[in-house]
Amino acid sequence: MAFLGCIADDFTGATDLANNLVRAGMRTVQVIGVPTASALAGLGEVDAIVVALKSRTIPAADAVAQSRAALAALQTAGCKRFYFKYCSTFDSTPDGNIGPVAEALLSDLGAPLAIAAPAFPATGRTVVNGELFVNGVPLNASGMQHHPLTPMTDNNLVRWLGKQCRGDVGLIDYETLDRGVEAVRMQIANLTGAGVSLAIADTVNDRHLAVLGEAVADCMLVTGGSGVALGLPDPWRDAGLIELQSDAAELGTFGGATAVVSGSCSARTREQVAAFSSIYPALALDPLRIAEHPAEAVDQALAWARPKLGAGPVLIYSTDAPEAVAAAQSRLGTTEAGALVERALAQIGAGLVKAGVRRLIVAGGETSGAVVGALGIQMLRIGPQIDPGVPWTAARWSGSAEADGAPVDLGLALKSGNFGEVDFFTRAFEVCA
Ligand SMILES: Nc1ncnc2c1ncn2[C@@H]1O[C@H](COP(=O)(O)OP(=O)(O)O)[C@@H](O)[C@H]1O
Ligand SMILES: O=C(O)[C@@H](O)C(=O)COP(=O)(O)O
Repeated sequence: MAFLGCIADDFTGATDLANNLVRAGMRTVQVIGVPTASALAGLGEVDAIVVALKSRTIPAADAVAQSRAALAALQTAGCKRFYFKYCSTFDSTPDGNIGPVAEALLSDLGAPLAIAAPAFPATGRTVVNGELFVNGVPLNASGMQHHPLTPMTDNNLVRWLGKQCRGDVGLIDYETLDRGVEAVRMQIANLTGAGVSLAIADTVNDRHLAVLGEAVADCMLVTGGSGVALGLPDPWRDAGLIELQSDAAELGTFGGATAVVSGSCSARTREQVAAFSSIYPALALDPLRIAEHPAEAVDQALAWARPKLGAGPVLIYSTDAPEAVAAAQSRLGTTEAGALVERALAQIGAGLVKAGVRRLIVAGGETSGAVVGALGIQMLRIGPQIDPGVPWTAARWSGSAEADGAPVDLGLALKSGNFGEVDFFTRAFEVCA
């Protein structure tokens, strides 16, 4: 019976969290979409279940409904603690979805307060006095102000989350964290007494993650990025609630061709696309052309890729600069541009796998959700880490015509837009053969 039930608002975020739990010693599986209680019952011996939703940018009421349904399934499966995972760059809008989902989960669990701890110092995300920084740069000057769907125009998370919430939002500042576990617990008690239900937690370094983890180990709900998950397993083990295992499982080998599909437009992904394109074949997609002739755009991309497969990795991308994204959005509409690019990349990802790709990198959280959905994958096993926040995962894919349609193993790396070193797209294939 799993001890920890997690709900992640996108797919790259889910693998990021699962990766940190596995690396901390918890046996973890990632399931795709709201699970049935019976599907969870069949998972066998696991310590944590991560439910990957695609709820970050859907209407808040839908995100709340899906998250509550996932929570109910995890409760039925016997989980004792719960974790709501969102982005380390707090990707959301003034309407949601972090606040509404967190408040609904607190209410269903009958819990008074949860921390909101997005920081992940290993990937350069820190929170100081409630303000989020990416590698020392304020969030709203880091490139995230140009995000196609969730432009982050304010780095004060107390203010930003406050706009999304019915209740009050508080702060656990870094000086309190420096004073240690008891000081944090006292601050949580004070905030709870004052009627606060969500508290942004400062985090400057890994020690703060450990202090936070120990301070909230008894809380029913933790919300945050994946960083704070690193601080939770040890206190749970020390309290005799779980046993910790050795590191991530080996995934074995996959054979077959390799490819990258990228729909992320983050500054980091743009660097990674440029680095890959200087070595291997890469094809750029134009959203306006996709809008005019969607089927042809997909067919042509696959026709371009097929003869190259096997000779080294190929990349197909819609990744573009903020001005180009804004131009496409003003012609097509923001939501429509995102959805049609996601649909095309999903069909291309599935088409590449049908054509023999067995290790596929997908860049972008929404894009990953679309590709994994098109492949009909239900579950991911977590394997070796490529860079902080991004592991290789293994999936069983049932759409194959090979071996009488028997499922084949597929290596998938779902890369957050902001994660990974510049050479990620090439080096990843050396980590997992
Ligand atoms: N050239 C483009 N013009 C407009 N929107 C785009 C373009 N390329 C990608 N998109 C959309 O931008 C969004 C990127 O989000 P996502 O995949 O989550 O990336 P990230 O991980 O960087 O947030 C997706 O909805 C995608 O379809
Ligand atoms: O916490 C993070 O930064 C990631 O786990 C994450 O949520 C990724 O989201 P995208 O940047 O949209 O891929």
